[in-house]
Amino acid sequence: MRSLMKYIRPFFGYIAATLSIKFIASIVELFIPLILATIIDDIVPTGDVRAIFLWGGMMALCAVTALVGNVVANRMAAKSSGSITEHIRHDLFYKISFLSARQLDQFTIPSAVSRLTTDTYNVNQMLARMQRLGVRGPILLIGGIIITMIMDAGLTMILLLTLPIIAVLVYAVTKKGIPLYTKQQGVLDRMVRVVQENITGARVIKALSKSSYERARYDRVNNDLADVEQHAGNVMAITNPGSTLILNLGLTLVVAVGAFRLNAGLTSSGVIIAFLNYFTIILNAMLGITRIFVLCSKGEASAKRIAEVLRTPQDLTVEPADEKESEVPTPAHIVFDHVCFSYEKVKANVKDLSFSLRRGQTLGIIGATGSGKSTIINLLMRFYDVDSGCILIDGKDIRTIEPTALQKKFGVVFQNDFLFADTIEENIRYFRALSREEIADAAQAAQAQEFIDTVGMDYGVLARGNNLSGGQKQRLLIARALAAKPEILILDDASSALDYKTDAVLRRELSRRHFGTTSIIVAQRISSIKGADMILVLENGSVIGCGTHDTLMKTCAVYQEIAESQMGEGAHTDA
Ligand SMILES: Nc1ncnc2c1ncn2[C@@H]1O[C@H](COP(=O)(O)OP(=O)(O)OP(=O)(O)O)[C@@H](O)[C@H]1O
Repeated sequence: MRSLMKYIRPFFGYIAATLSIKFIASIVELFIPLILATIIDDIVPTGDVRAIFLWGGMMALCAVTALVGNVVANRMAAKSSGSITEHIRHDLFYKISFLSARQLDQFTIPSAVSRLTTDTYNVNQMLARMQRLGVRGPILLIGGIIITMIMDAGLTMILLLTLPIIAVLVYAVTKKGIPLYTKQQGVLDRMVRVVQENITGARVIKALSKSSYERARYDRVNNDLADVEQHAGNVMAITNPGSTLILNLGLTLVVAVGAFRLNAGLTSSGVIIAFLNYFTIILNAMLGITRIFVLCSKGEASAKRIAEVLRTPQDLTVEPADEKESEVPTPAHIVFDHVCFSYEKVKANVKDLSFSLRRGQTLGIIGATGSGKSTIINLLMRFYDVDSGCILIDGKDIRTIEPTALQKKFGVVFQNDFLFADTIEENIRYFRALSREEIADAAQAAQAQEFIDTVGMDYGVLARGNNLSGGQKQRLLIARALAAKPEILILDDASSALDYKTDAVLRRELSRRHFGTTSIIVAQRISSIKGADMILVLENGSVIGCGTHDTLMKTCAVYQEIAESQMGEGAHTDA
């Protein structure tokens, strides 16, 4: 909770006002049974109707004041806790969006999602409840005890004996509850992951007839969640009934002793009625306080999970230019200089990679699945930092370039890239200040114009482009990458769904319209990279061949084999 204090501090004044209103409303509420006792014992016996109305009016006024005060304070509590949570969610979202890919791999995306949703909700509930009951509970509890003590100390002692037992019970249960709620959040993360995978992979699951397997997987995590929820619920469930039982036993004792004292003329019926009211108030206050403890257990566990992300130091910092900047001016646009990298620091995923590309040149990358093609893109875009060696753009180490300036250089289509539930036009524009002409131009270059002409730019694309064919999706994604006229164009397996003819026209259009753009094309098809200025052939993270298509056909047996298997004799003709 201390870690979230910086979010609460700006609202101290507002929260103080809320608590003051709660304080006044609770004090006023405390007087209602006392007035009732006075009416029964002192006013009614006089038969003075005017006095009865006057005291009755006072009682009603106290009730209305307490009601209005409580409603206003509850609204204020909802407002401040809502605003505090909004700020926490804002910072958490920003922090998550700035986490490096490696850090996100560690937290996992489902966990990031549940920290942003369930955990912030738990913190919200804790803050709201603490304001609603944090003052009201203790005031009603302590105030009730003081008043009953003044009215009849003997009877109050019976009640007081029960309270330490309840306090010990609440403390013990809460101490056990916090780790259980942390565990519950962990299982919830797993549940989010399974649901996410099921929804995004719905078609694959059906196609592979794995629906029953997935249902069983979901049932398992659902059962785990139910178990841990039940366990936490079982532990926490002792508090309310336990407190109620202890208090009710005390209350029964009070009624019995009260009856004797009434018969003996030691107390009045008004006092007994007021006592019963106060005991109900005290009981509710005590239960309210235990409820705060339960919510605080959850909120505290969630606050810790949120703070864990917020405290995570920035992984990919911008380093001072003079330390890394190349001292020799270079005509090269992109340079990989002896780059080594491993995701898990166990086995190298890219080994001693070096190449250099001039502005406007095209690099093709080919290799077996898992050979490290996308990893090169991940490193160039600085999703991960290299372990050794360096990557330069225009002679500058990418670690010295501001992330936004670096990202602006790229137009990129990733494998299985994302389309949003919006119009075709907005999917290409993607919140950038681009004119309709620029969008149409990009669509034309991406060979998407023909299909867009048939449906219109305002056609509503479904989330993930589910109402488009694979080829149509790829064309829109390529148009999106081209629209801002990037300095570096990256197409990671981006034309695999295009027919050979469209792929060829696309490549021709790219070299014609985007003449100065340096392109990196990751492909499985030789035809997509055949015309590239340089082709890298990868195997297990190492370059086993480098050169033009013609050179590789002579020097790299693996490349030759792939080319011949895909193109037959055509592999030997000029690009
Ligand atoms: N986030 C990650 N964490 C750990 N290992 C990873 C991660 N991403 C990729 N890898 C591993 O790194 C290796 C290279 O992966 P990469 O995605 O670069 O392959 P690729 O050549 O692009 O494959 P494909 O053609 O199938 O897309 C693989 O062994 C893969 O398992």
